[in-house]
Amino acid sequence: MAAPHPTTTAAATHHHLALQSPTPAQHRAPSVLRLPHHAQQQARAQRARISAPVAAAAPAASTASTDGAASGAVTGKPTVLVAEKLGAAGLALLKEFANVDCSYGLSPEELRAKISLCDALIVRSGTKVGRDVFEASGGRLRVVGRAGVGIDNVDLAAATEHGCLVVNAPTANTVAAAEHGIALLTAMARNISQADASLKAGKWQRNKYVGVSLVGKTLAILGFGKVGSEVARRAKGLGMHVIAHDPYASADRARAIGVELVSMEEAMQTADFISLHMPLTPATNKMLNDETFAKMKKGVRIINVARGGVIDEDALVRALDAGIVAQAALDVFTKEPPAPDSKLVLHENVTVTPHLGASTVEAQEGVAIEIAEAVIGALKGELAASAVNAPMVPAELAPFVVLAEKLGRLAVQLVAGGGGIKSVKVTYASARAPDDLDTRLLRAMITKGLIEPISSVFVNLVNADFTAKQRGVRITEERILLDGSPETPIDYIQVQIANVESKFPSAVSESGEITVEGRVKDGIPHLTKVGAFQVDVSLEGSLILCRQVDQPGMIGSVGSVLGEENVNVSFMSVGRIAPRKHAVMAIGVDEEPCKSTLTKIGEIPAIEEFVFLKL
Ligand SMILES: NC(=O)C1=CN([C@@H]2O[C@H](COP(=O)(O)OP(=O)(O)OC[C@H]3O[C@@H](n4cnc5c(N)ncnc54)[C@H](O)[C@@H]3O)[C@@H](O)[C@H]2O)C=CC1
Ligand SMILES: O=C(O)C(=O)COP(=O)(O)O
Repeated sequence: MAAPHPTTTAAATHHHLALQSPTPAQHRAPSVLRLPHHAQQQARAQRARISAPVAAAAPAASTASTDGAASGAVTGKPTVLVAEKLGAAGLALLKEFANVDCSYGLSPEELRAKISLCDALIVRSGTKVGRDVFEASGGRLRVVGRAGVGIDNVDLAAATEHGCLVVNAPTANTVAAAEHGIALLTAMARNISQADASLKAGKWQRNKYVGVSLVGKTLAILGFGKVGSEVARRAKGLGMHVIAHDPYASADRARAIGVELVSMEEAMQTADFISLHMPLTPATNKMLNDETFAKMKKGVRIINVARGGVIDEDALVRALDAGIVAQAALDVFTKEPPAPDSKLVLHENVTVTPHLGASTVEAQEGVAIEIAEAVIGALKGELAASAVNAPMVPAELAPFVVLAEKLGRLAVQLVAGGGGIKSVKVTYASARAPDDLDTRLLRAMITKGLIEPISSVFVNLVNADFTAKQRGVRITEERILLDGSPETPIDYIQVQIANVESKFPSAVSESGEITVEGRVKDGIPHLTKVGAFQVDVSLEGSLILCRQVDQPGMIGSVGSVLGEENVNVSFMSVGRIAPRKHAVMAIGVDEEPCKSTLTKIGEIPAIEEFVFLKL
């Protein structure tokens, strides 16, 4: 009664790293990152920074109304809910892969009602994806795609707790946002919108709408990221003197564009124009407030195409009324749409647009394609380049990810009773400098291996740390810095579980922890140490560990029991401390032996302990 081993293979096409889909909880298989050899080499050569995979959605039968399918639900395909208008090219890509439900303008109640039927959700800035949405999804929602940059409308903590990956489209609307910033800057300086409204109202007010020149004026850019840098380039083209404040930007990058990085104080004191380009975070919330306005040069002009929340809007109205701020040009508001009687919007010195920064034909097509590819990739289990709430890792770590999960899975199965784990130590031996080795993905996969066999929780990269913490498992990491070439990211990984008994006492090291250690050889993970015993078995299929008296004929005895039961042995390795004393034999098997076969192995006289482990 040989049962198939639980590992299934995800085909990896091109050089994509594919993570196999977890099937529904009751017959869940372990996630395995599979990488064909040629792909490993390419991946190594590429050293592309790509983000960690998230377990793919299990496409369940869809009952949502879809326009991707000819007649409603299509079984077997994932369902993607597109909740805000998305460019046609992106929709076409999505429809090739999924049932696509385009439902724009849903109320929060309608969104909550639909979401439990969806594997992925795509939004722009107009949909709030709060904790209530993740809770209402009942665990089905695996990916939220933000078709744009700012993810302040998505509750990332709730997404992470629910194991849901959040991806965005970080590049396709950069130029559109920068161009809109420049459009607002110039329109504000020359009173374009006010003069336009005046003329349309039948007035001819040439003296009222005298503007200010830009050439030679100082523009301070707050937030020197993608959009900020593009605004800087364009403003320099207009002859402005551009400075920037960004605590995280590199001075070299700024210098290359001819921009000087300055302190916030200096930016406030010297700028004639201030343009905002930072994300909305707790740290940037109301960054411009009464105190900062008081430090600004009288008559300063402010442009905001970032997020409304970075300005205290009441303070801005006060600063406008006091003449500290001469004019403001705003594309974004704390509450969108703002109240019709908003003093700020109606202020005569304020120019407004309804969050149009990303709204060009070109940007919307680009964003739609960018997000469709990211969501499809994530649903397939590929590594998503724009994951917001999962660790970023180099592709070269892919085989170590497989090793990490398998070591976790082995270690936990060696614990007697299968529970009560409190303290796990992971050691990475590497010639890489610690800064050059991001282990978050590895830690997540070890956690997945440790927790999934003993619980009903589904662990993925997104929720691993949270799940470990919630279960009271403390995972500490240690580095051993080796001499040698840093070409290989890791020499070996060791996983130790402290303060537990083992059902295979030989797995307990001299210092008292269950210890397993592994390496990657030719792209394949190997188990290389159990307790104090050196072994060498490729971690594929399942594993039998036996402790025996080291004597001739042992391999034959165990091999023939397995052979009689038609269990195929893929490899054997014997590790011993000294000849003719005790040895540990590791036997890889393709099929799971039945109980009677395992009993027969246990009855071989020289076998002192043994354990069967699923990988
Ligand atoms: N109005 C619109 O339609 C659009 C708005 N945006 C918004 O523009 C903003 C920037 O987008 P990107 O340039 O793509 O992002 P980015 O991530 O490339 O740049 C943001 C920069 O802000 C910096 N920053 C963070 N905290 C800061 C602080 N306290 N002070 C100064 N700088 C700080 C970061 O170091 C980073 O360099 C985001 O808020 C985004 O949502 C982006 C596209 C369209
Ligand atoms: O990308 C961003 O951050 C934006 O603000 C664009 O928002 P939108 O997609 O136009 O709702």
